[in-house]
Amino acid sequence: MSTLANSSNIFWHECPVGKTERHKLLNQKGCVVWITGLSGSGKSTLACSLSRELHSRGKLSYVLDGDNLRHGLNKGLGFSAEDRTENIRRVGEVAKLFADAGLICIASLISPYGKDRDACRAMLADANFIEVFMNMSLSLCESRDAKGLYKLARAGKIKGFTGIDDPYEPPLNCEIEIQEKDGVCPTPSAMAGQVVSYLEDKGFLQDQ
Ligand SMILES: Nc1ncnc2c1ncn2[C@@H]1O[C@H](COP(=O)(O)OS(=O)(=O)O)[C@@H](OP(=O)(O)O)[C@H]1O
Ligand SMILES: Nc1ncnc2c1ncn2[C@@H]1O[C@H](COP(=O)(O)OP(=O)(O)O)[C@@H](O)[C@H]1O
Repeated sequence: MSTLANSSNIFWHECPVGKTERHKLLNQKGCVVWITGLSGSGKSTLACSLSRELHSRGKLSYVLDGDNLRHGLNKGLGFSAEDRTENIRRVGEVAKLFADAGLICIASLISPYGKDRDACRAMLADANFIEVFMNMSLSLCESRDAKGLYKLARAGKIKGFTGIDDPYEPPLNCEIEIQEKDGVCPTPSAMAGQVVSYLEDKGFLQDQ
């Protein structure tokens, strides 16, 4: 019998301490803030600024950053469509656990494919998945080139780089869009403020 067949003999074990109790303890509601956008669009900057702002308000959050997770949980995954799908799936599952724990989980990954993001959305109650689109032009992202990767991609030294020779599918159904105006991007604290306002309006920053 294969290992896969054995995996059907597993059962869900319910724990007596539930989500509502955790929410009460933390005075907040768990959710996933999923930040998607091109490399250099400001995903990590927003994630950190948002986490800092929430912390200063006494709210517990945790950042799952694509780049960082590729050093551990997702070590060994590359950038083929299949590997990106598996990367997003794993982070979606981890983010779901953090949200269930009562945290405001901030996931920042390029997550270029709509179907992969939608699969993560489907793991949670719809309202608990807040998709934030960093709607920055390729030219702005490329001009930043903080890690020199666009330069390498343009020179053909990195193949399959998102936005250059690999696709990015903009969200069709995002909750929040962060946009540049006339080539100018909002400050990190203004971007974080936009997300905090949304979380506040939707009642995530209190337990009921
Ligand atoms: N081919 C290619 N395409 C895109 N990005 C690349 C590539 N190779 C390396 N990098 C670096 O990996 C970071 C993106 O990792 P993610 O896990 O967020 O990517 S994905 O969601 O699986 O598409 C990305 O980080 P960010 O710049 O923070 O987005 C890059 O630093
Ligand atoms: N709102 C912003 N205003 C000014 N510079 C920014 C802003 N957001 C990001 N940056 C800068 O752009 C570069 C890329 O940002 P980063 O957050 O690393 O993007 P990503 O995580 O999407 O790759 C960094 O040097 C960062 O300091």
